[in-house]
Amino acid sequence: MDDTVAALLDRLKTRRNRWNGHTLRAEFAADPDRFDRFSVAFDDILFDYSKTHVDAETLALLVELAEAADLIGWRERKLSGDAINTTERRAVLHTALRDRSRRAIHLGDQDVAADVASVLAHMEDFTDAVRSGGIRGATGEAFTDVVNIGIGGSDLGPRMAARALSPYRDGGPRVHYVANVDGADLADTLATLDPARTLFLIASKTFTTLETMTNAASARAWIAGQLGEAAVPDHFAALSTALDKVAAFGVRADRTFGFWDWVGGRYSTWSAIGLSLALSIGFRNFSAFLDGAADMDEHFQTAPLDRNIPVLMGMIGAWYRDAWDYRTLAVLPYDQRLEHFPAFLQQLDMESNGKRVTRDGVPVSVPTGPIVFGEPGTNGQHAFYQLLHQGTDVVPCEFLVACQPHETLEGDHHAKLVANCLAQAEALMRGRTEEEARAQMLASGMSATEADRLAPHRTFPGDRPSTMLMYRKLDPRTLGRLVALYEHKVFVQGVIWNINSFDQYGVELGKELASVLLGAVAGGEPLTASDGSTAGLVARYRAMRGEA
Ligand SMILES: O=P(O)(O)OC[C@H]1O[C@H](O)[C@H](O)[C@@H](O)[C@@H]1O
Repeated sequence: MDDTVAALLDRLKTRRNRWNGHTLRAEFAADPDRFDRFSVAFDDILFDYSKTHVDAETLALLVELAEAADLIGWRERKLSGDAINTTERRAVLHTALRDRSRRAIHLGDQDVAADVASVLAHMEDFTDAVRSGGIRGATGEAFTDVVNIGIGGSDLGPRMAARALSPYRDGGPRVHYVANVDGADLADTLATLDPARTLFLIASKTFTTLETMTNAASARAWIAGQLGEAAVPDHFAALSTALDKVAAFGVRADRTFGFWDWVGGRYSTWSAIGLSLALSIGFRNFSAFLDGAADMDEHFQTAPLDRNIPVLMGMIGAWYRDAWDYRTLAVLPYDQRLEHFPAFLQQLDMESNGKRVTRDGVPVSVPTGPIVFGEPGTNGQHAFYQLLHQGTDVVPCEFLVACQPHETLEGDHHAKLVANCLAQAEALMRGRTEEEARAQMLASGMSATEADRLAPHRTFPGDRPSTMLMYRKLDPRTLGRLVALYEHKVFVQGVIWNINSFDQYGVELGKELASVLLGAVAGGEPLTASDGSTAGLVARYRAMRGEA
């Protein structure tokens, strides 16, 4: 880490001392303008960070830190197609997938904008034809169901977005997502489907992933078994960078949608990997989703650092991770259709920034990515919020909430949802002192002895930070903005920590060992290099199956 960056991180750690014996609650009481000073709006999205331990001086230090880490330079190098994924020697150009200005980028012989436009045009034609019944299954029936077979980045993004944007389906096919190699995933999905009306999309950047290839082979066998081998080409499409492997599987060229090695798996929803989403909501809505991301790219590119939402989110996260040593991050969408958003963000954030060496391969000197988890509110309130309010670890929280629902139900669902969201953020910040807890119990008629006994249990330490993203409505454009916002946030943090956010070697060791173990698990081959525990478990497994 650069000396200036390290010195700034030290200054931020010292700055934290300002909060010893001082609280956000006191800060709000002393400063009626705190909300205005520490919130920023970008069109329909408001980012409120006034309930974090940021003040003017800290903000200035965070901006200085971003500048010292050369965030502006890295942002430009990324957009220009420099190979900033240094370990894999690849460019990181997912922004080009949604760049309506078609900024000219050439990688060797490749005209990136032209290639993107060509695949998008193919996706549009295919989407329109499937949705209108112009493209049908082998028996002449229109497709009513689409099954995306993929995992990780080839699953989480489109799965999250299709669920988030389900009100925009407008007669489009139902979409299903099968990821797990556990046969339960595919079998349970197939049980609901009519093969004659089902289209499978095999989504895999590499077209080698064990789970996806296993599920694809079984789905292929299912179609061949139900409709005959000749029906297979009519019921499969593929989304991949590995066109030769797609052809070998038997998918027709006109059903193959390509992308490129400069699109990371967890950044690929905007590419051909988004085809299931486009089929679900139609191409016009898919385009609005891309446009929303482009809006956020422009904001990230042009807004001053102290008014730049992804920069602020990234810097505040780094401040809590490094100066406060907070190890986790809860993402709490008060928006049921964002139920897959935390899982999507787990891959985006933890696969990107769960790194222990710098770009130069030396151990990092500060903690990097947090453990991300979350659930939609209000559900989580009835499960793990106890720990958020009274546990011994402080968990910074990111709330998300829409101002307008899609539903027009009787009753006040949305007002209750929003009231709960705001109340949780307020409760985390405000807390309740022991005296307040005792006074409340006495006021309710409780005896002094009982109030004394319960007061410690009913005390909330408070001063627990959260941010709020409040947006007009979860429509395609806004979802595009939100997803791109988080992508940039993760990028900002990677720059601060001087790590490569774009590789994922950490997923490989387990995959390698699984392939070694498969022979022993499935076929009783001798285990040569396993530890005693693993060998014992394999033996037990085989014994339980009567195969020992
Ligand atoms: O799209 P695929 O090549 O099938 O890869 C699917 C996923 O598997 C890998 O293990 C990586 O960890 C993910 O980043 C990737 O998204």
